[in-house]
Amino acid sequence: MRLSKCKPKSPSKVTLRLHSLFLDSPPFRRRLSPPTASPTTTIQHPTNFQQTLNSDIKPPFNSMLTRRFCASISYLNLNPLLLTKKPTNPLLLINQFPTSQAPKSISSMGESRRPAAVPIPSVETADRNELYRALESSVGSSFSSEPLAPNPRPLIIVISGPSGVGKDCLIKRLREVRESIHFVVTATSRPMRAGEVNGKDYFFMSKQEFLGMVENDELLEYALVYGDYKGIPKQQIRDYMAKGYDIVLRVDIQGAATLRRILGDSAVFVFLVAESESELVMRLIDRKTESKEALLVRVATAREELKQMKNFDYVVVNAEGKLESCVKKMESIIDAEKAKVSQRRAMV
Ligand SMILES: Nc1ncnc2c1ncn2[C@@H]1O[C@H](COP(=O)(O)OP(=O)(O)OP(=O)(O)O)[C@@H](O)[C@H]1O
Repeated sequence: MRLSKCKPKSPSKVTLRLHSLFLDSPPFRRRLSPPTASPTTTIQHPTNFQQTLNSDIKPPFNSMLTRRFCASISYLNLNPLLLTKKPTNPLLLINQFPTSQAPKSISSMGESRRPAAVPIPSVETADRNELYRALESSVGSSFSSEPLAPNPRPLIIVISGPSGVGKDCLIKRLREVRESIHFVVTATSRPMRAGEVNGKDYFFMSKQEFLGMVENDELLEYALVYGDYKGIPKQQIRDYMAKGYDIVLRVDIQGAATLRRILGDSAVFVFLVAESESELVMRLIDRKTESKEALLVRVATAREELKQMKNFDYVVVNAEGKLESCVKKMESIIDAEKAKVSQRRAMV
């Protein structure tokens, strides 16, 4: 009968103990034993008995419950039961014995009902393959060669940091050492400069075309920078993620804040810093790309930007002359992210 038809003495909760399990269909008529432990589970009564067993009884028993089997089960606060499941019937059928006849455990069932146990050979003397097969037959199913770890998902990595800290240098090197990275080419309404290549440095377009992309929601994020629009095309990210690439986005601190609002925790946010403020200023001076006014703006802005570090997932130091170790740190972050049990699921 079904569990719902049983009459437990306890009004609502029933504790079950699984003593041992049998495959009950020839040619597999054998005992799956010995159990490593006697799993016990408490269920509400009446309840979906199979669901409770499948979720509460731990491997190796739970995988066996999908097969046709007999199990010796006792209600700790009721009376012992014999369980049978037919492969075509999703419901577990429970035969309730009168208490006087009920088996307390498998040992109290007649010897004639007990299928032959599979002997596991001695680990000292047995052949490796023999032992493997015996273990396989004892747990009741073949050992799978499928990978145990899930396939890592492509990442979206947002790299940001104060001006002159070395973002471009880091990304350039990272792309050299790691082929599976796609650096997103930004769309811009700025006119192309001499030496620049369309599709490599930027996707150059008119203001009208750019605003058309905004209208059609084709940009993940965009900003007006010194009178020119710059934005991140969504389709490019989708295309490369579909091919398994990790996506690297290089944005200023404000852009990172916007992306955090859009992507939340689905992307990895890395804050790049120099080892000290004075080193950062020296690096900007040495680059010789800024006027003295622009230099002043950049160093003042950098001070403010450093306060935003707390909104990032990782901070990476790009110390003077140590670009390689900075690249290695970035690689470690990517590797660690890919080894996470619960991986980020970036969607754009
Ligand atoms: N580890 C390092 N040691 C010494 N110099 C470095 C290091 N990393 C980068 N640089 C130098 O610092 C300068 C700034 O680097 P880069 O242009 O990559 O910075 P950035 O963060 O992209 O700047 P911006 O945001 O202004 O574009 C460059 O001259 C670069 O060669």
